[in-house]
Amino acid sequence: MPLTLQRTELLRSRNYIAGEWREATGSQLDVTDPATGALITRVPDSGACEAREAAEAAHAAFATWRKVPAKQRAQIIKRWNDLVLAHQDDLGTLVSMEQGKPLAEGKGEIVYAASYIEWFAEEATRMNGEIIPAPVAGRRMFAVKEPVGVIAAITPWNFPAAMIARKIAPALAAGCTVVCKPAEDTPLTSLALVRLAEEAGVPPGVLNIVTASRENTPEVVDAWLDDPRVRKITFTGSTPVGKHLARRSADTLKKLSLELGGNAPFIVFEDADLDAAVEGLMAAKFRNGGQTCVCPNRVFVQAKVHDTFSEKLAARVKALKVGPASDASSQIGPMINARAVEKIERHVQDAVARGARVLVGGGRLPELGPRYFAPTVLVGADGTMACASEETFGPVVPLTRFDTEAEVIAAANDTPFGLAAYFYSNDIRRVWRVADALESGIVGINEGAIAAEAAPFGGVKESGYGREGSTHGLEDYLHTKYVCQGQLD
Ligand SMILES: NC(=O)C1=CN([C@@H]2O[C@H](COP(=O)(O)OP(=O)(O)OC[C@H]3O[C@@H](n4cnc5c(N)ncnc54)[C@H](O)[C@@H]3O)[C@@H](O)[C@H]2O)C=CC1
Ligand SMILES: O=C(O)[C@H](O)CS(=O)(=O)O
Repeated sequence: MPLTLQRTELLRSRNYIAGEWREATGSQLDVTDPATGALITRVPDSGACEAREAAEAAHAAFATWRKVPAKQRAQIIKRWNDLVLAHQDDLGTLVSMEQGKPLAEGKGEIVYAASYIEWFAEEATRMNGEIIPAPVAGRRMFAVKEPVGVIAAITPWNFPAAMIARKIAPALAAGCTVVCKPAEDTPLTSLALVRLAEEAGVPPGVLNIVTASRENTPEVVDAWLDDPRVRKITFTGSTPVGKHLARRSADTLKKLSLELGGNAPFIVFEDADLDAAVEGLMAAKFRNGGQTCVCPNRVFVQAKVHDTFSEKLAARVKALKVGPASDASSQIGPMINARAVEKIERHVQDAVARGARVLVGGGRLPELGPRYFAPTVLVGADGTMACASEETFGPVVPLTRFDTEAEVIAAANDTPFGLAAYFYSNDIRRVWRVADALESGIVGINEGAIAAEAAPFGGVKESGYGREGSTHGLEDYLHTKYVCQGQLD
């Protein structure tokens, strides 16, 4: 069944700057369906000019928006949340249309995105400061929370709704204003979300969105990086780009939130509930076809249970239905672009060339289209393989056998990344030893589905810094100002 919108005007093709939907002044960027390659629509392929106009609008709006009472900001954000949920079907269809994930996942992502919007509508009214007991007489001392200012949000293609929602919502809640640049592969969901924010009453200039091709994106973002009025960069994407943003923003010392790449280990100990571990791995690995930064990239199974586990897993992976989002029974969609499929194929071929064996899948599915890759299970994987050091970002599970706890902790931590880690064990002493030893920002214990708006989401090491969601997520958009009043005795 073709993917269509009820409210067709949510399919938008213009930038939104200073409260105006503006046509492209130059070239345009094709947005295509990854399942078929068909053109969906065209959006502006913007450059430094549009970027500067957006930054100017956000800077001008900040003086007023920061003074809007927190409760009023909260009410506007809550209205935005209600509109997003009221348009769940259309927004979910847009996600699946441009990103390719199965429709059920696309619609599910809208609920997930809205959970962040609702969360920060509530957090907006709890930006309490502190009254500090003065160490000397005659003084009053306060710690006051203030908005950082103009925020630049650069977002990835894998969760086109959730990633931008969990950046815009806390920014608006804190009293900041925003310029954002969505991923070139998936701009449409972001444009629709901004339209609904406008409808909810977000004033002109407070929220601005600019679309650009991969080639022109550096021109847009560098204009914000060099602009002293932009006070913070919040980015979700690859570690190389995250490092570029950190280096380039140093000249104006911007605040940074970087949610970058991962290389999550998934460890199954011999004392684990194997059926639960299989289900946990299926949930964590095959969500969005493996295109998430927290999906298990390396799977370690203790020798005694390796063969039983791999057989159980193989049966589940074999049963996965691959297909376009227009087929409601699809569970694994196409990969986002040709580059992604080439990387996945390279990882599988490299692993096999180094001794791994394909238990399930192992290659493309040309009969479905050029962007499809079969859900794959490899056995005999090891740390010498590309899939052990690089994020595959696809539906591939490389299984590595291990003997001892010490050995697997060392292997799990042997990576520059540290975003998520998972392990299954029913030994309570082992649970706390391993949870303490794993070098990651997120640890799932006997649980594969860890994402939630109430949780502080973020990494350590080269997976970045800053936290999104939870009460910590608002802090990244605030300064703490110390106010001291004397001569009061
Ligand atoms: N942490 C996460 O959730 C994500 C991690 N990734 C990782 O990144 C790899 C590559 O995926 P991509 O989509 O290519 O990620 P990417 O990091 O290249 O793109 C993410 C965002 O950064 C922008 N960007 C790209 N180059 C830029 C530059 N020079 N200056 C400013 N902005 C720039 C893109 O336009 C997009 O909006 C994936 O295979 C995965 O390993 C990708 C997406 C999400
Ligand atoms: O970037 C991602 O892959 C997401 O952060 C994963 S999650 O937060 O949606 O789990």
